[in-house]
Amino acid sequence: SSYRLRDALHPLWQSELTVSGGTRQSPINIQWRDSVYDPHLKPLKIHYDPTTCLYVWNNGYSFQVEFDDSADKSVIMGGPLENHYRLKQFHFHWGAINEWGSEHMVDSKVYPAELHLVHWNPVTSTSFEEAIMENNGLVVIGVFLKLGAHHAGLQKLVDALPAVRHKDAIVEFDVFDPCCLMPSCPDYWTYDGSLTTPPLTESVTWIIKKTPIEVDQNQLEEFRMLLFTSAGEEEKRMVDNFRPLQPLMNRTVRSSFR
Ligand SMILES: NS(=O)(=O)c1ccc(NC(=O)NCCCCO)cc1
Ligand SMILES: [Zn+2]
Repeated sequence: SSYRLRDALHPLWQSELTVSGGTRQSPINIQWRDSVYDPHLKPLKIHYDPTTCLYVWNNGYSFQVEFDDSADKSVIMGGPLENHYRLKQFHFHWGAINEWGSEHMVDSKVYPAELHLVHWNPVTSTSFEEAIMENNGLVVIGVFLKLGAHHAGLQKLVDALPAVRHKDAIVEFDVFDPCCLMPSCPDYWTYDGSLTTPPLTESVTWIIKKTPIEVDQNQLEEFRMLLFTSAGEEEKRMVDNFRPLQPLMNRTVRSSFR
C-alpha cells in the first residue's frame, strides 16, 4: 500500500522490511472530531520506581533511557488495559526545526517532539523481545512536547546527552522518575497500532496524552546535537527521526474525555 512506498523512500526506513499488508500501522493523525468518547475507559494508573532507571544510550535512531524490567516495579494499569504492563524504556522523536518532529499529529497539528514510554505485558509474555511480537504485547504512552517554559525534570536527562553524542554511546543514569515528564491532565486518546521503527510489528496499544509538556528552545537544541553516526564516522546530526503518517484504515480512536 501507499505507506510501504512512502516509508521505503524515507531516509530512515528505506531499508526497512515492511510488515506486509499492515492494517494497523503507526503513527496516525488523530482527528479530534472523529474520536469516540468511551465512558468505560478508566483513569490511567502509573507507578514508576525511580530506582529502576539503569542508563541512557544512543541507539542510532534516538536516545533511550532503559529500566530494570525484571519485576513489577515500574508499571502502568487501568485506562484501556486489561492488566498491568512493565516500563522497559523511553525515548523521543524530534525535528531539525520546531515546525515539525512529532510522530502523531492532532487535527494535522504537529509538535516539535514526542516522548514514547514503552511498556510490555508480563502476563502474556516472558520478555520484552517476545512481547514485541504479541498482539497487544506492548503499550506505548505518547506525550507531545511543545516549545515553552524550561522543563527542570527533563534537564537532568539533557545534561547527560553530550556523553551519548555518538551511536552506541552509553552513560549510567541511576535515578530518574519518568512521572516528571507526564502532563498533569489525565485526558488521553487510545488506538491499536504498531511500532514506528522496524520491526514495525502491530503489537502496540497506543495511549496518546491530550496535553503537551513544555520544554525550552535550548533543550530542543540539545536533542539536535546528538548524532546518528558512530565515533570516527562522518557526522550526521540526529534530527527528523520520525516516521511519516500511516493510513487510519479500519480503526477508531477512542478518547477518555468528552
Ligand atoms: N517508536 S516506538 O513505536 O515507541 C518503538 C518502540 C520500541 C521499538 N523497538 C525496540 O525496542 N526494539 C528492541 C529490540 C529488542 C532488543 O531489546 C521500536 C519502536
Ligand atoms: Zn518512538
